[in-house]
Amino acid sequence: MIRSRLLHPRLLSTSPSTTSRYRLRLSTLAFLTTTSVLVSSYFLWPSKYRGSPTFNHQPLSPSYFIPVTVSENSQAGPDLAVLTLSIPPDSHPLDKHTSSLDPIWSIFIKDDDIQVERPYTPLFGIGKDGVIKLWVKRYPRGEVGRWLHSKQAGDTIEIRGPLKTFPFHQGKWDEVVMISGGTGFSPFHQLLFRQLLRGNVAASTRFTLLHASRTLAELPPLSLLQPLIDFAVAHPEHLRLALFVDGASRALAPKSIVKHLEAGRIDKSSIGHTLGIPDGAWSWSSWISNLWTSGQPKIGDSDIRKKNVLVLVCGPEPMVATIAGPYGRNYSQGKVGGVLAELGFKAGQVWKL
Ligand SMILES: Cc1cc2nc3c(=O)[nH]c(=O)nc-3n(C[C@H](O)[C@H](O)[C@H](O)COP(=O)(O)OP(=O)(O)OC[C@H]3O[C@@H](n4cnc5c(N)ncnc54)[C@H](O)[C@@H]3O)c2cc1C
Repeated sequence: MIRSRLLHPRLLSTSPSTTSRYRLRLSTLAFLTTTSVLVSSYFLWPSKYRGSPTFNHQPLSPSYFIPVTVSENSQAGPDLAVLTLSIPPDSHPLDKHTSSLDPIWSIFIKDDDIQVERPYTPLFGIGKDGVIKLWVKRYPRGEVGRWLHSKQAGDTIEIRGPLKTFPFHQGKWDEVVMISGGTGFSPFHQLLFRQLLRGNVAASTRFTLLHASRTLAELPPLSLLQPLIDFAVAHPEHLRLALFVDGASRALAPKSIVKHLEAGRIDKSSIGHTLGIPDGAWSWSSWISNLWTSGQPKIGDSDIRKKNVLVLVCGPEPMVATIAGPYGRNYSQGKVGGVLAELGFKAGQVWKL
């Protein structure tokens, strides 16, 4: 019965053009079936890592992995480590002056055990000697963080990059505000190190860093913080720095950071206070002072929100959502929300890393 139904059209079709059209359709169908089987098996068949390949003796590149040596793994807080990676001389980037190495960029590290890759941010960019330093957090069930913490001096891992996290253009902004939590500090350290500490800053730009860690021990290592603190003290017109620690006791904090330490989290009032944004509360004294100063330059003239300002936010997702509003679909920027929206910052002024 089935057979006769399948054969039926064929028996009826007598003209040659109908036969060739039928053959064409059949071969198209066969081609599409084969292609879709091949494509789906490529994605679904359980097999080895199918991402970028690995090449030895090739320059660092975003499109393939190169092997590098872990030259040091030192503990830098609870569940925190600073990893030093050495890129072999024949894999040093070919053009060190390329804009791809301008801040802010990251690298992908491949976990060989489970064949996945995760991005990490070189704290200083890449040194002349091909050295990269990373500040890496280990989460209790986090795969790559735990794997990286287990690496010892002499081990080999695979990296690819640089991949741009945010294209910073020198001289484009008058005010650059950075708000970070945990290892979200790393991209801002890279930016400040390359721009400020190496003297590349435009005279008109002022940076402000508000960083939060859960405990004093989880603050970025002092070796990273101290040069920033020293710079902020010497050049307050170029760098303001505020460190926030939940329930921090100043008595236990290292002496050099006490002046910059606040107890608690980064919130609306601490951002407003650090950036000199008036809280908008009405009072008789401000009303009288406004009357008195009418006709003279207003406080709004120095209002950071009316300047050429960029606010960068980087940290755990709940923190980013609270400060700047949640990410959109597929980690797109989404709307400016949270505390920054309440403070009057607009789209185009805020970027979630
Ligand atoms: C551009 C970019 C740069 C980055 N740079 C750094 C860096 O310099 N140093 C660094 O340590 N990390 C950095 N990260 C984060 C890093 O890529 C990984 O997401 C992180 O290390 C967790 O990966 P994992 O494989 O260890 O954990 P996963 O296996 O992905 O996650 C396992 C568990 O850990 C939890 N978890 C994962 N990430 C977080 C988080 N951020 N906060 C709270 N819980 C979390 C998950 O909820 C889950 O329960 C960066 C991320 C991006 C996008």
